[in-house]
Amino acid sequence: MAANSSSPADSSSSPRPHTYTIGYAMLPNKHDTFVQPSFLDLAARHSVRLEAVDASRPLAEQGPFDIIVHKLYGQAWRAQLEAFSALHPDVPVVDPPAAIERILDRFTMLDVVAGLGVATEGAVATPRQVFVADAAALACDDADAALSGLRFPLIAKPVEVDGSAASHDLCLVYRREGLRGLREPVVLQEFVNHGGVLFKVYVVGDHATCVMRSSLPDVADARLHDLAADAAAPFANISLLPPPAAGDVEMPPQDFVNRVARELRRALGLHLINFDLIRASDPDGDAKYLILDINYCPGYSKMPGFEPVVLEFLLELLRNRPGHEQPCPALALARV
Ligand SMILES: Nc1ncnc2c1ncn2[C@@H]1O[C@H](COP(=O)(O)OP(=O)(O)OP(=O)(O)O)[C@@H](O)[C@H]1O
Ligand SMILES: O=P(O)(O)O[C@H]1[C@H](O)[C@@H](O)[C@H](OP(=O)(O)O)[C@@H](OP(=O)(O)O)[C@H]1O
Ligand SMILES: [Mg+2]
Ligand SMILES: [Mg+2]
Repeated sequence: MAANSSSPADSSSSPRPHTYTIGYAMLPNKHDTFVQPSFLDLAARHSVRLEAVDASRPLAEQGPFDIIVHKLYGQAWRAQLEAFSALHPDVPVVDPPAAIERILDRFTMLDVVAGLGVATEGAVATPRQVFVADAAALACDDADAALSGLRFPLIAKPVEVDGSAASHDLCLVYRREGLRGLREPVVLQEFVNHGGVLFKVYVVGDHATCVMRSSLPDVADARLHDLAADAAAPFANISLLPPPAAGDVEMPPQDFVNRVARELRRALGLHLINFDLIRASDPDGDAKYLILDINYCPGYSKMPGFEPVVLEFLLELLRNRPGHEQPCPALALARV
């Protein structure tokens, strides 16, 4: 087990509290919002220090670390983490790269939902979707076969989620002509009317916080047949728009949010995710809520009160490591 070895001799009578080191590896934009001085101060008060990992140097030569938290992409980084884990099997890597990989593909990321208890009970579903490897298939007369019976409007989403701005360039497609020019490989997903309101659920271990965000407005049937209007409309980062007025929207019940969050993160084997939830305006069948998107290690700075929640999660991980002897102080927080 890696432990912090740099503990200078302490001349006072009470033993110096053990300091834990969390190595974090993330792109500068995430780092700037996540690792703010207020978070470093709070962590320091609980004997935790955060240390930036230099991803260009072998991870195994850095540290020692008690936990690694990361959000970087690519095979080279994955190989680094695997080499580190082979050397330090007791140091938690949050989260394991193999589990993250599953949600870096928009076609497979939602597969997990069908197996959740909340889904088998009919409370949650996902939109119908197809994977299109060859956009030419969409331009030909046989496009209906490629669409497997999906109904317009559709949302076109790049398959790969790789942290780039382009991976968030989506397109709302109203009719067939709008499919021309889409860049493959692409996922086509049925757009589901939901009153223009999105619920984003931030999950940190056993803790879930649901916030309301703006979404795309409902699409009326008449819009699909309006040949004078554009056949498709590109969009990106819609959820960064100001949220709707809080009083006008009924939030999903917290018990329900907790349950979906718990089942989802356990099924995925991930601790740090958020997911997008909508309430269908005109549900087809019994499922009222749909999960649209799952993100690994999202922008927690946009989650109200994230700092104590993230710190308590890290402390809990430290407490639960095999063979750890030193008590880590707890923060009092509500749990899922
Ligand atoms: N099937 C759908 N039906 C209705 N609205 C949708 C659907 N898919 C996506 N949206 C809307 O488009 C937004 C962006 O889609 P999505 O979340 O898949 O993209 P993203 O770029 O991965 O977003 P994020 O920034 O959360 O990672 C959603 O938050 C939601 O507002
Ligand atoms: O690094 P990529 O793969 O682009 O991930 C993004 C997620 O997809 C978004 O969901 C995050 O924003 P939200 O916290 O609003 O979901 C967004 O948060 P950020 O912009 O604060 O980092 C990113 O984490
Ligand atoms: Mg999303
Ligand atoms: Mg996403």
